Amino acid sequence: MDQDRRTPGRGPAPAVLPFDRFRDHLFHDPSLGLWLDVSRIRFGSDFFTTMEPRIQAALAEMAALEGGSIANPDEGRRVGHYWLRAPELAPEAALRAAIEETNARILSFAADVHAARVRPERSARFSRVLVVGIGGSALGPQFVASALGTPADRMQIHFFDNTDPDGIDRTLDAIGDDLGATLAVIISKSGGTKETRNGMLELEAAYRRLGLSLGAHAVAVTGDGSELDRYATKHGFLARFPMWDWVGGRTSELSAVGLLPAALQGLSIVEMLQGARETDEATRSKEVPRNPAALLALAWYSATGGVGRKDMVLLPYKDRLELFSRYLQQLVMESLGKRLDRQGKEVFQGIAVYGNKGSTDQHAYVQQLRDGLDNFFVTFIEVLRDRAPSRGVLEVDPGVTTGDYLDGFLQGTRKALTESGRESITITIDTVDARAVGMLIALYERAVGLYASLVGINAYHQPGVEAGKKAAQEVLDLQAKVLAALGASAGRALSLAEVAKAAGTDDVETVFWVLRHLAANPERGVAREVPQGGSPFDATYRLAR
Ligand SMILES: O=P(O)(O)OC[C@H]1O[C@H](O)[C@H](O)[C@@H](O)[C@@H]1O
Repeated sequence: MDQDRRTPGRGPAPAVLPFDRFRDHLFHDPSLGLWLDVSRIRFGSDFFTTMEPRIQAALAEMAALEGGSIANPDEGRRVGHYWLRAPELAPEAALRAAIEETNARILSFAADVHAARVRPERSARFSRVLVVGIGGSALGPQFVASALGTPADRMQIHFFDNTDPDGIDRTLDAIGDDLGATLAVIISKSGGTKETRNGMLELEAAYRRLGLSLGAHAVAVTGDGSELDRYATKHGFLARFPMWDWVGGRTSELSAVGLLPAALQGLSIVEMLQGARETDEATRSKEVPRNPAALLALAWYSATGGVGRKDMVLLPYKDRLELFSRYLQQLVMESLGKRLDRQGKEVFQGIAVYGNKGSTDQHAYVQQLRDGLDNFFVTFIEVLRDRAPSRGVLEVDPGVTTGDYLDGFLQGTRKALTESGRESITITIDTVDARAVGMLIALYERAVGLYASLVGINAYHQPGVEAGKKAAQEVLDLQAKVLAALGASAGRALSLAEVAKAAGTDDVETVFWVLRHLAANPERGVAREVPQGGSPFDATYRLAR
């Protein structure tokens, strides 16, 4: 039997879709400036009726979550990112006051920095921002900076989003002589993430080389009392902004995590919050055809069978939205990628997300989308406004502009995919501005939450990410023993097996990896010698200093 026919309300692949289907399913909200077309997902005519009780249950769960229920029971936490843009909805007056006070403080701090009332140790004013963070503490600010940033911004922004020393050096080189005029924004909800801590220590060393202190150039965004919070207090950071336990990292862009960097850049955080707030209002609707987040969640359900059978390929035809798919990778995959459902049954859920931008990606992998494995659905994002009107019109062919080409390529690819039976969704927005960015973030936050309810999983925890961190710590602990073993050998070269034995481990493979890495970095002082004609496993190692 055709796999698609096993999914409730699943329709056949029509060769040519009638205009009526497009017209009947097209969502449009003129005040939001949002269109959503799900007509090229192959749901059958009874799909929405069949799913109605389940989507109503999902909407009811979402209403309870917004009302302050413990929506993340595993961590015993409430889920409050919707309150960030509607503080009056916060279940307690103290929470509302905390949100309002923080947003006001972000604006006044940014104004003080811009007016040089808050100044660096030696330079006249701060001219650059360096965000140090990872995951939810970097992806949102990176997406927003790339969507809205211009060379005319109040401050240019840079990122340390990894513990890659070469990446850190490259960013410091880009900042160059301006490091003394750079404001570091260290972001970590938990305050204990090693990549972020390492980036901060590298930065501290870089300031020190200039005779400057990190504290006089840094602010922290973190949970109250965290390791980072204590460090910031001890080292006299310029300011500290809160990160609350009821805001998840992947839904934190509209908290201080995203608002502070954006405000420092000079972007309109008020408009971003407004776009999200209005989208939240629209996506609370119980009328599914009027609710774009419910339509999206149901379209995903139809396309993936509710079991992640298909990947989500994001194709915004707009350079400014190129990082949206990277941002959504965390939001969607960390929220939906779960082994267990809420009853504890093994389900191995998830939807894989990838994509960059059109038409660029048409010249990379669209060949496979059109002709190869049918294991995906595309989400096109169309932006109606081509460019700032002040830039004028250039015809590259008679009556045709570069923007017409971009739109033509989007429509052409959408059509070509339909012809080969591939499914797609299209989101259309007017323009990429702060309001639209807030809208897109809020739209996907809610769609992910509703989809998680439809498939019965907790979208707000991430039990799987700890395993890799723990295993990494074990490698570093073993490395210390390896170095101690080499140090104790009094300059005598040791074989791999001898090092492992002296380090007290049977895990020879990890010892091999550790030694290979150390020996490749001469400044670490581990010399490696491979005998003539021998294999890498015959190498011996000793401390070279
Ligand atoms: O903000 P932090 O506490 O430093 O966390 C950064 C990231 O770390 C973990 O890997 C989590 O899975 C992410 O959800 C989080 O965004």
